[in-house]
Amino acid sequence: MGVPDKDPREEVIQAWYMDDSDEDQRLPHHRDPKEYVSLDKLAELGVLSWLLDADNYENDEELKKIREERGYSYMDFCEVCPEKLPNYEEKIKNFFEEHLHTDEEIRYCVAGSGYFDVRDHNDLWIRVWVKKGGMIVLPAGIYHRFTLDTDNYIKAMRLFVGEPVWTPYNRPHDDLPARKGYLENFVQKKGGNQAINAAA
Ligand SMILES: CSCCC(=O)/C(O)=C/O
Ligand SMILES: [Fe+2]
Repeated sequence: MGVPDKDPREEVIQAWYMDDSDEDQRLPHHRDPKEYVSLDKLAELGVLSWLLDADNYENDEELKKIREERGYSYMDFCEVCPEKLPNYEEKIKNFFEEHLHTDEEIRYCVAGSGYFDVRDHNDLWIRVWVKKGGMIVLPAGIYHRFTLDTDNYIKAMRLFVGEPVWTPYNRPHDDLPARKGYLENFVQKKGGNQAINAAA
C-alpha cells in the first residue's frame, strides 16, 4: 500500500483549527500541536473548494464550467489593500465581524492570500487559508469572517447568482431562513453540536 496522493487543492487551500489567543488576527493562529482539517471535512460543512489556473482566469474552461453549472452569472473583483479598497480600515473591521449571508459567498483568489474563518459543527473556528488559484464557496447561512494574512494583500474574484447581495448579518441572526436552512442541511443531518441545534 502506497502513501495516498496529496489533494492538489491543498497547494492553495489549507485549513486548521484555531487557537484561542487574542494576538493579531493576521497571524496563522495554529493550535499547539497543529490540527489540520481536510478539504473533505470542509465539504461536510458545505464549504466547497477548487484549484484553478489563476494566470488564465479570463479563458479558463474549468471556471467557465463551474460558473455555468452553478449559475454564477455575476462576476467582479475585490482588491483588499489601502490603496484600492475605499474605507479600507472600516471594511477590514467589518469583514472580521462574525456574520452570515443569505446567499453563497464565492471567492476566487487570483492574487495574494487571505483567511476565511468558518464555524464547524461544534461552533469552533476553522481557519481556511486561500492563496492564488484557490476558489471557495461558503454556503448561505454559515457563520464566518475574513481577514488578510501578514502579507496584507488579496485580489479576489467575487461570483454570484444574479444581482449580488453583499449584506452581512452579524451574529446572532439565527432566525433567518438561510441560517435555519444551513443547520438543516449541514449540521443537524450530520448529528452535529447539540448547542447549535438547540439554539436554532
Ligand atoms: C476577499 S473578499 C472580501 C471579504 C468579503 O467579501 C466577505 O464577505 C467576507 O466575509
Ligand atoms: Fe462574508
